Amino acid sequence: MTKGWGNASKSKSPQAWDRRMTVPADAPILTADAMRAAEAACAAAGVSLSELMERAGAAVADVAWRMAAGAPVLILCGPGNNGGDGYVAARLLKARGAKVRVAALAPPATDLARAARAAWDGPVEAFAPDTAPAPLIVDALFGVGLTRPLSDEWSAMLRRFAGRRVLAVDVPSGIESDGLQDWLPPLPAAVTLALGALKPAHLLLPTAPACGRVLLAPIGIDAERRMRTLPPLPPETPTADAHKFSRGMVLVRAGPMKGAAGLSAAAALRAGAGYVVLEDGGPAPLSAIIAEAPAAFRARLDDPRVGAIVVGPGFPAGDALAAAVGEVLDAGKPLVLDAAAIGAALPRLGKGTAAAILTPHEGEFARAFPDLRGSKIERALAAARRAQAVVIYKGADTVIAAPDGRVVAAWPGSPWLATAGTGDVLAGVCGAMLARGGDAFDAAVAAVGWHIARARSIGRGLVADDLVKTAK
Ligand SMILES: NC(=O)C1=CN([C@@H]2O[C@H](COP(=O)(O)OP(=O)(O)OC[C@H]3O[C@@H](n4cnc5c(N)ncnc54)[C@H](OP(=O)(O)O)[C@@H]3O)[C@@H](O)[C@H]2O)[C@@H](O)CC1
Ligand SMILES: [K+]
Repeated sequence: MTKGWGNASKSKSPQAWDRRMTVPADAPILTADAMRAAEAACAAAGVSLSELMERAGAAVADVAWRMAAGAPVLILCGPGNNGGDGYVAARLLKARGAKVRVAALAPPATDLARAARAAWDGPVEAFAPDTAPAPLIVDALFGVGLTRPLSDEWSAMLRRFAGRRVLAVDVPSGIESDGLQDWLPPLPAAVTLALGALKPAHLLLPTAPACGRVLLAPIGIDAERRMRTLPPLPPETPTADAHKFSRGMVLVRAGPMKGAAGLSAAAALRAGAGYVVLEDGGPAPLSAIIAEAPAAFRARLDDPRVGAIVVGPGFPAGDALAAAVGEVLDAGKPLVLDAAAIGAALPRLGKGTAAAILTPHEGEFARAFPDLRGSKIERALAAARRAQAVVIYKGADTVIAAPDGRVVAAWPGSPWLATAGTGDVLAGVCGAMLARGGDAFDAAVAAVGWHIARARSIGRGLVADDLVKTAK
């Protein structure tokens, strides 16, 4: 029933996997409203809401059983259906022979939660400041129905359990699930069991780390897949008849800081482009990069074999950048626009220009789209629609958005990517993926996946050059 458990149950030390932050790959993400719509569609298709709650509670019981490993469990139940899931889990855990206590914050307030409470035949304690803890705490207080921050009193009651192993039902209580608020939960979870779909808050800062390891219980909801987590990297073997131009030709326009463009060019080669030309390069990290003087490079802009042009790395705002961006836009080739090139290109994007991927980090995004509000997912989507381009809104919680509404959230990336030059590498990888032809959003998703996978494989001590220096 539960996806994403992976090797956790095989781990010898529970503490070891408690610290891992992972999310299931290619999993659907739904807002609270979309969740309610999916729930209603289920009901219309003949699956009752009590059946959905039974499935949710069974998934909670299944994970809690494994996490408790025979130790006593305390289930904290809230007034809504999140609490209802808790009562169902309590009943099923008890039937399996687990030692379970239930503590309620308030009486059940929905028909479903009342029915789940009635079916639990054990005692219900009042959740109070002196409630005794247990080795495993199941947090079923509030889920997607949370409408305001938790009171100080309840927060303090939850904080008393800090350091215990915590399984959060759907979201850790206190988190606003759409990622619109930065409310942090008083009791972070080791494991969060997302019901039906992941929620934006599982994947966005500052809330994502408090969710710990996120698992998905599908529970039979037909969740649309417009928004999802990062899919696994597709296999990358070139076709048997490949030649350097068929694998994609990438041009990288250099600015005054030549090392940055060199990194982009090397990254494009390493990510599979067959032929990479760097304008006016300084010392390039790989000798397979074709370095050309500006006049020869400009002549390349009309070459029909060019699959993508990268501009922006190491190129601060100014007249020279504006001219360079103008030239590459005129060339009509797919583009990767990074850093100040984003703002320089924005007025012309979407007006008959070719496909583009924009790769802003937080500061660049704020400069290019200062008026956008909402969650990081909503802002990325609004930017993509406005620019009529794919946006990779970078950060530890990178979000990729397309003008047609597709979104991929790439949490958790690799913290080792938080170092100079990794953004230049990503721009080059985007160039390689875009130069293969095909959909720009898919290219951006593949580039982010490549970047993260490469960083994870290097890990400790990573510098940007390591991402491009060797094939392994
Ligand atoms: N969708 C699905 O498919 C399925 C959903 N399922 C489950 O249902 C969960 C959603 O349930 P839900 O909508 O009943 O909301 P929930 O999170 O329990 O809380 C609502 C209650 O809390 C109250 N309240 C809110 N904030 C508060 C605060 N700060 N402090 C105090 N009170 C506060 C609020 O009261 P009010 O705001 O009206 O005053 C209301 O009484 C979902 O996360 C999942 O676990 C599964 O069972 C099966 C399939
Ligand atoms: K919860």
